[in-house]
Amino acid sequence: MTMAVDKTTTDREALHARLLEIGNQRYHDKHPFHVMLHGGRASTTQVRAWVINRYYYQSRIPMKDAAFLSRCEDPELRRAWRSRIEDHDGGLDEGGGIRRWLRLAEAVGLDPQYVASTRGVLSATRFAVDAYVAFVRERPLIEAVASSLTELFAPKIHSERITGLLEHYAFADDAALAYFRQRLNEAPRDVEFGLAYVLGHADTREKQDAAAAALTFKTDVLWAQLDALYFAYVVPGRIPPGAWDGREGVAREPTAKEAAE
Ligand SMILES: O=C(O)c1cc(C(=O)O)c2c(n1)C(=O)C(=O)c1cc(C(=O)O)[nH]c1-2
Repeated sequence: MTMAVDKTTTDREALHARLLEIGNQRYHDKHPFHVMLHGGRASTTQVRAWVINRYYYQSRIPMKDAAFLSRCEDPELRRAWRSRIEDHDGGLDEGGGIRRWLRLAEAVGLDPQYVASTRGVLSATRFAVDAYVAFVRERPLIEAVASSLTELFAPKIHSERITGLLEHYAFADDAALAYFRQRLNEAPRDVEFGLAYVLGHADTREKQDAAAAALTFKTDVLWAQLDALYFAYVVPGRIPPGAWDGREGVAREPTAKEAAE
């Protein structure tokens, strides 16, 4: 007796496996800058450069989600998506993820106003992040959702980061790292919805390929930011003109413990 195989189920499973494999191969947890950062081998200046540049990514996430919402005709989809903006922007008084990121900036000895100004952000960081916002604004909705699915892999990197930073850096404590702990609560909900949406809507080979390509594009957006950071702040003498010089916006000198790290 031959068993009838539900083609839709196998297609969904195959696409799911394909998306996971893209993360396995290409997610930025494997980038040498992250390996250095999480292993305690980043200098105070390198940690600060990462906080300054990564702020730009954080600042654009709610803008890309607003661009996404502005294109959704389906109220169900808007209702499910809008919590992403609330996560990052938060309420009028308490703020959200962006404010938590600025607490991290303060903890590493930076003036949060300088970080929020985005002066000194590497041009390559801007180009990569702006390309993500444009992608979500312009591409079919299924690709826009698929591009958010790097978050499938984010809880693992956030856990590794919390452990690594607490172990190796004097600035790290629960208040400084609140951003990452909070994401551990938020990301699984977002990704559960996003994954179900993509698997449910990718009903042709073309759409499956487009979803995989969107996720691949997004891994490039993340990887390119770290390449730029590595070249500017790890390779000696390579800070590009106009980028943070290691001094502007510094609110305090490294403590003796930090200087010894
Ligand atoms: O620390 C990280 O490595 C990391 C990665 C990603 C990601 O995979 O895009 C996000 C985040 N963090 C994050 O904190 C976050 O809020 C977030 C939103 C999104 C998105 O594409 O909508 N990605 C990410």
